[in-house]
Order: sequence, then structure tokens, then C-alpha cells
Amino acid sequence: MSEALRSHPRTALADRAAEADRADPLARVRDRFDLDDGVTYLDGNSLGALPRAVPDRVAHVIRHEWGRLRIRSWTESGWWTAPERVGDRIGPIVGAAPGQIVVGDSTSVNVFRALVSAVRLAQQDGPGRAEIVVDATTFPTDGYIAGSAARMTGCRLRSASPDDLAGVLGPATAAVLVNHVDYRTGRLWDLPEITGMVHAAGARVVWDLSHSAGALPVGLDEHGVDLAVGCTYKYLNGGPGAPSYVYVRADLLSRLDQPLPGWCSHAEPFAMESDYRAATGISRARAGTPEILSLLALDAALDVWDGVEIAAVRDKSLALTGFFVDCVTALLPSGRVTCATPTGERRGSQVSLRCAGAAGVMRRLIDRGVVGDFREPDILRFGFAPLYTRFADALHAAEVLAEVLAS
Ligand SMILES: Cc1ncc(COP(=O)(O)O)c(C=O)c1O
Ligand SMILES: Nc1c(O)cccc1C(=O)C[C@H](N)C(=O)O
Repeated sequence: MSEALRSHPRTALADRAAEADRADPLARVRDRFDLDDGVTYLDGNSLGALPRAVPDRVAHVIRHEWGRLRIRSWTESGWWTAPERVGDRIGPIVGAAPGQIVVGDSTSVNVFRALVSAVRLAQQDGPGRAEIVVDATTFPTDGYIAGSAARMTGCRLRSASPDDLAGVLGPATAAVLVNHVDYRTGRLWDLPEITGMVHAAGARVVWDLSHSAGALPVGLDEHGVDLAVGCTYKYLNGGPGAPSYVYVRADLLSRLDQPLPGWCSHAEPFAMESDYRAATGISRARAGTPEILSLLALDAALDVWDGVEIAAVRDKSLALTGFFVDCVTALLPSGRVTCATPTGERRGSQVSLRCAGAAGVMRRLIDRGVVGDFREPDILRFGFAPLYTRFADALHAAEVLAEVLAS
């Protein structure tokens, strides 16, 4: 933390925030969300804010589509094909052409589906593939599920930091599961490079995009990713428990042998055949009846992306997180926090500060209307959802944090 920054007067930071908010090309998008000005919400990386279009859309689905049309809605309201249709709306946000993303089930279930599918693909490719490698710092659900997927497929489970993959990958590797952005530190892993390394070892890669989709460009097609999953309640604002999605690269679809082949993934679900025949296309990654209410809430939430380019979102995200770090540097009592998030391009859209007594500090911040979250063991986590967070919010959060630490 440089002395030059530490000596910035508060007014200079306020001027910077005001100028950045004035010049922000995404400023108008904030109006698409239902936000209260008394709260500085920096937890959109855990639960995204409510888009204004959602309540009326959900009310219409309940009152009209369910209430009046009832079962006719499966066809007349497009319920049956909503998982693929909403998947295609997520496509441009993560760089996937249509027909490769389907929405349904939780992220945990899709991690299982994608990882077992990846192992089976690798084993179809050739013999000797008997290891799953999982990101050592992964969000716990991915690690737990990788353990079970390994037992089920007869693989060994290895855990490695994405930094150390070069020393771990080899002819025995079947599949590698990596989080694009680390939920705790906010570190962004190099998706093109890691995907290339996994492919060079003859294995398949599964990316968990939960903390990157909607915050930065992912480029799934461009970088030749095999499979990916992600949740939709963070930067995609789908709401609590909104269904997750799975991406399967188009050229792999005809070989996809997923472990949950329910009737909705059958070639002809309503033929009700006793033998399984997989659907062609991404419908093959479905399982059972879609979660229509939450799926259509997500559909409405995705309207906030109209006219928004993900590159502009990334530019604002980097500017916001960089500005917050500058504010923290200038305003906080010296030595009270250290930044666990890498600088610049190597970060996602959050800033994590290590701080003694972090749990209590976060409780006091929330009492004062600055909502971030605490993650074990000592992390204050602040998420900057670029569609609705202002530079003034970043400054205010740092000011309140400075007051809390001084008190
Ligand atoms: C990287 C990652 N994967 C998965 C999940 C969650 O999975 P699920 O939606 O099944 O709770 C989270 C957070 O909730 C996460 O951060
Ligand atoms: N997914 C969550 C949930 O359903 C309830 C409460 C919190 C969460 C989370 O944000 C967990 C998470 N993915 C994290 O980044 O810490």
C-alpha cells in the first residue's frame, strides 16, 4: 500500500468516485434492479439483487400460466423447452453458441453430471485414464462431489492447486475440475492456459463458472472448453435457489454419456419407452421435470442483459475493485487488513481482505448497512456486481470499514 495513496484526501477519492459514476456506460442498468439506497449491497457474488422485471413475470406465470392454462402451459407457454431456451440466453454471457447450454438442477448436481461425463469421455478416448484432479482450493461442494464421482467411476482423486497442474497431469488423468474464480480469494485462474494444458495431457476439463459468469468474459467456445457448470443466483441474478446450467461443447454432444439420464433427456420423453435412447443435442443433459417457477424467474432476470456487453462489464468490474482497493489503502488504519485478492487482470469481481476478528467486523458492517460476507477463517469478502454497483458504493464501504476498525 503506497504512501502516495495513503495520503489521498477523502475528497480526492469522492471526486474520483463521482467522475467514474458519471462516465460509467453501465450506470443506467442499475435502474433495472430493485435496490434500496440505504444499503450498500456488496454481496451480489453470493446472491444477486432482484431485477425489477422478475416479480410481475413470476406473478404472471403463477396466475395465468399455472392458474388458468394449467397443464396446457407445457406446450402453449413454452415450459417444456424453457431449459434449452434459457440456456441459449446465458450463452452470449459465457461465450457459447446456441444449443450447448441447458438449465436445470443445482450446481452441485451439474458438477456431478459434468465430471462423470468428462471421465466417461476421456475413457472413450483411450485406455488408462483413471484419475480425477480437483482444484485444491475449490468451493467445498465441488470437492465433495469429485470424491464421490471418483469412487463411482473407479478413479483416484488427486487434489492440486491450479498453479501446480503441470506436475500432476499425465497419461492417467481423465478429468480436471477447476473453479474459474476462487470463491474465497477472488483469484481468477487462466482458463485458456489450463484448458490447453489439460487437453495436451489428453484429458477433459470441467470449469465451474459460478464466480465468473456475468462478471467477466469466459469464452467457452473460443477456448475449446469441454464442459462447464455454474450457478445463476450470483452475477446472473436468478434468485435464491435458481437452477444451475451445464455447458457441453457441441462436438461432444453425440458422445455424452451423462450419469443422470432421466426421462427428460430421452429422445422421445412422451413415448415412455422402457429402454433409454438419449436425445440428440443439449437436451441429453437434462434429467427430470424442470423447476419452472425459478427457471422463469431467471428468464425474466436475464432481461437486464439487454444491450449489455460482457467486455464493458469486465472493464467496470476491474475499475470498481481497483478503486475499492485504493480506498481501503488510503482510508484504513495501517496494518489492519491485507488484501487476499490478486491485482488487476488476475482477479474476478470481488475483493477479499484478511482481517483479525473478521466475523465480528462483518457483523458490524452489516449493522451499518454495508453488506458483504465473512468466509472462514479471516476473510471479509466484498463482491462488486458491475450491473448495479457504483463507485460511490465502493468508497462508502471503505469509509464505514475504516470507522468500524477505528472504533
Ligand atoms: C464455485 C461454487 N460452486 C457451487 C456452488 C453452489 O452449489 P449449489 O448451487 O449446488 O449450492 C457455489 C456457491 O454456492 C460455488 O461458489
Ligand atoms: N450458495 C449460497 C447459498 O445457497 C446460501 C448462502 C450462501 C451461498 C454462497 O454464497 C456460497 C458461495 N458460493 C460462496 O461463494 O461462498
